[in-house]
Amino acid sequence: MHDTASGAEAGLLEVRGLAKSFGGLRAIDDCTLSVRKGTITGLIGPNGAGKTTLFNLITGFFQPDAGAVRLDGDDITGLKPNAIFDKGLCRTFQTPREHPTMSVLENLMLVASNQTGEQFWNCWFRSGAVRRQEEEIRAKAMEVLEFVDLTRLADEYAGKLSGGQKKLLELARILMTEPKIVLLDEPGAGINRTLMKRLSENIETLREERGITFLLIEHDMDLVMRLCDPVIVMSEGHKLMEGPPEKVQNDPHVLEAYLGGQYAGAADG
Ligand SMILES: Nc1ncnc2c1ncn2[C@@H]1O[C@H](COP(=O)(O)OP(=O)(O)OP(=O)(O)O)[C@@H](O)[C@H]1O
Repeated sequence: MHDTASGAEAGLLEVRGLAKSFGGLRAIDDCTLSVRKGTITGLIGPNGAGKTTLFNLITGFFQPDAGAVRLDGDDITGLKPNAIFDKGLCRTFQTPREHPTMSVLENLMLVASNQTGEQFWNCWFRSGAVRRQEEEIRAKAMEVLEFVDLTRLADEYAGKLSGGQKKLLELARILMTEPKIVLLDEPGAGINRTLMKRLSENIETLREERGITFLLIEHDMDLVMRLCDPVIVMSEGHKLMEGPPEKVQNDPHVLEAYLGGQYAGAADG
């Protein structure tokens, strides 16, 4: 299969010949793909195609057996997750990872304080400069909460939020930094239509107004069709095809990959 994107310019994110096995299973197998700057690129494929493993490799949570990942021309292969995050490649997880016993606001402030290396939470003496910086971080956190419409929950324990609100909080935490590209792992899973609409509007606004690029894994085809262009289809650990959503949706090879996956799943189960 061929890449339908023009492909002439280098992508913001470039994956080349990536491989990762678990025991005898090749979860990622010679995977090459590219995410162009300023796009909301969808990553779809049947269960077990390797999408989450690919995210884990790109973001440094897994080490690849072979291949390379480049961000904006920089080789980031094998760097630790924090180093990759600091370079502007951020992610969310299928299951949100909030700090449940901290407030929503504190969850956001913690991201910024981790980045500046300040020990806000166990400082005995706070200089004026540190205090001013904390105030700036608080103001930024409130601005971000306003953007994702969680202001009224600023003082609520993060653990008490609904599944959908936790997804918005994950996005908010990322917005405390200056990301170049955001990887979203199933942002639509388990959230109601209203929150889903808000989340997709937020993603579009961030792309348009802040120039943030997105790569998102999603099983909800309505969301993919509405939000993503191009769409990359993964199957058996590598890219099967790439194209505009309507083309991908009607491609017989894509249908075959999904049906094949379902048959294999039925045989396993
Ligand atoms: N840590 C691991 N140890 C062993 N096998 C793993 C591990 N992580 C993933 N796998 C296997 O690698 C393959 C790819 O899994 P992965 O979760 O990346 O697929 P996926 O496309 O994200 O699937 P889904 O859509 O169901 O989330 C699967 O066969 C899975 O069982």
